[in-house]
Amino acid sequence: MARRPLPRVLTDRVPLARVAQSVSLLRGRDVARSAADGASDVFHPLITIGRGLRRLAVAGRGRWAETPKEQRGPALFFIGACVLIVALVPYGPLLALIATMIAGAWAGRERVPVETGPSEAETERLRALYEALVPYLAVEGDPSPLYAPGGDWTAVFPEYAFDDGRLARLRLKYPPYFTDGEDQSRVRIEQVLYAKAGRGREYHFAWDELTNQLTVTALAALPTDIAAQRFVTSPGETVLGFTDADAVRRTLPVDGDAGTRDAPPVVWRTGQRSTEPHLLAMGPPGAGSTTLLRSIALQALQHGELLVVDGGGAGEFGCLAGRRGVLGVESGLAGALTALEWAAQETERRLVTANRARQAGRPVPEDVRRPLWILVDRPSALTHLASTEGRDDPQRWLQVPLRHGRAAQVTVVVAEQFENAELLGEAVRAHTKARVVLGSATAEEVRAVLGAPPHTTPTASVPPGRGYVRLGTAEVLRLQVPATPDPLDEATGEAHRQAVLALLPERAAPAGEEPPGDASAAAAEPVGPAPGVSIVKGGESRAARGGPVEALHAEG
Ligand SMILES: Nc1ncnc2c1ncn2[C@@H]1O[C@H](COP(=O)(O)OP(=O)(O)OP(=O)(O)O)[C@@H](O)[C@H]1O
Repeated sequence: MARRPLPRVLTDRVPLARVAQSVSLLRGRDVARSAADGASDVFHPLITIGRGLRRLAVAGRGRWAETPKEQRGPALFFIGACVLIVALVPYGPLLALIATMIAGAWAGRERVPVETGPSEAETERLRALYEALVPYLAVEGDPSPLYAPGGDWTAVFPEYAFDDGRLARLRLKYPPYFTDGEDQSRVRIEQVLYAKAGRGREYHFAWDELTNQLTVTALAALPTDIAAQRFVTSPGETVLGFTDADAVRRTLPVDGDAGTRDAPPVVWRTGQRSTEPHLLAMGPPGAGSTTLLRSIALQALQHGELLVVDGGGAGEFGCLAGRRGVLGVESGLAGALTALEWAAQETERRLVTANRARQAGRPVPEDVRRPLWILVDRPSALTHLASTEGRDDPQRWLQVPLRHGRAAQVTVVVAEQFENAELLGEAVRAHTKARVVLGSATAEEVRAVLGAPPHTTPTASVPPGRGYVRLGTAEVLRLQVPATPDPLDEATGEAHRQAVLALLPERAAPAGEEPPGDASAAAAEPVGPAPGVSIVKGGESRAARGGPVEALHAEG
């Protein structure tokens, strides 16, 4: 069999020798490099100390040159005295040597240069921001304008911070003639800053009219891990949700994904001393207003009684039906009308009873002091139904609880969708001073509901239950409602289901019996008579119990 020739590279002697030569050359270089590395490791402390001593010597020479001639004599004398002392003290020279080495090592350490000032990209960003503000903050004829095309941005941005190249904080000065008291002027500036600072983040705008400065701060998203639980509050306090730590002065211990922590709550106070005794929540469909009502209901049942009118009619309050303290859960028009009519009369009865007790010098009876909550979800659906059937608008019966509920410990909470806002009754609009907007909403929508625009820009993604709240004339706050899903909904996770079930009061009716006012019952069923409460018709009750006019005069 013929042998195959070896490859040329293996037979050719000259290239082989060259390969061997280059291999030994490479190995030699490696050895030299590792020896140099080893030497530099060994001598590194000495090099550092040497560098330090040199720096100290240079610094000493500089100080000596700066010392005035007449002070050099005393300085020399002082140094000489020190040297003498060191020489006379036991181990003095040795200690002095060690101290010198330490000082040399400290002075000779490698210092990482600290980067100061913004990077090139950040400078460009700040300059672009400045130029974008010029048309809004420059006025012709200003002798020393803060803002001018091509002007000095460093003079108007005294403080700024970036994280990952994105603006995290900016303080800017604006001219005194800028109309910072007008919402429209502010909104224009906020929109420019939001567009230029980088969309996709929430920014908070703090206007300081006294010093003509605006501080823009990027906000972290509100945590969404707080679910329904027993909050540590006093009677008359309801946690609507949680907000920014610097927006409220209080914190509550809450259980979240990472264990127990303190979170800043938005606490709504109801009852006789409340300045905003009723609440209206609005938002687009699916924003979480039913969940807010459910969360309020679970807290209200701790100290009071509850009547629920579910205009949506999807049975989302079914878990409350038949529970102790729940007077009824109505979703049909007939049932809602009966229940709300009863609520109006109950408000009147409470006013009369409380008034009589006060006039007689007796304490107000317990059944009048016990808070009564009327939760109405999507009343517009029932209003619409009533108008097509030619019946009474159920919202009509909300007037008395809304007008006089505060004195009678009656609180009304209404949730409605934006698109049906015009179907809300006048009394609901006028008497609900605590306001919540949930879901994605424009600044105009937020302003229309809360009476003031939010001080933050819209979020890129709005989780359910996220929105804004305003209690009376207070500041608009960001809000995240605790997750309180319907435990009867199959889509609800087990942990949340258990959390809600644990907060429900025990059933009022014996097991197996259909509880009164069950949402799953026929729509036209009237509200079930609650323990100790009977539903009476308007005329009779007024005649029998003193009448609303007398009661209102007495209260007023
Ligand atoms: N605060 C929240 N945390 C977590 N999930 C929430 C929260 N609020 C609402 N959700 C979820 O969002 C969905 C819609 O909520 P919900 O039914 O309360 O909204 P809605 O505004 O009442 O809508 P609709 O009017 O269509 O019923 C539900 O799946 C609910 O579990």
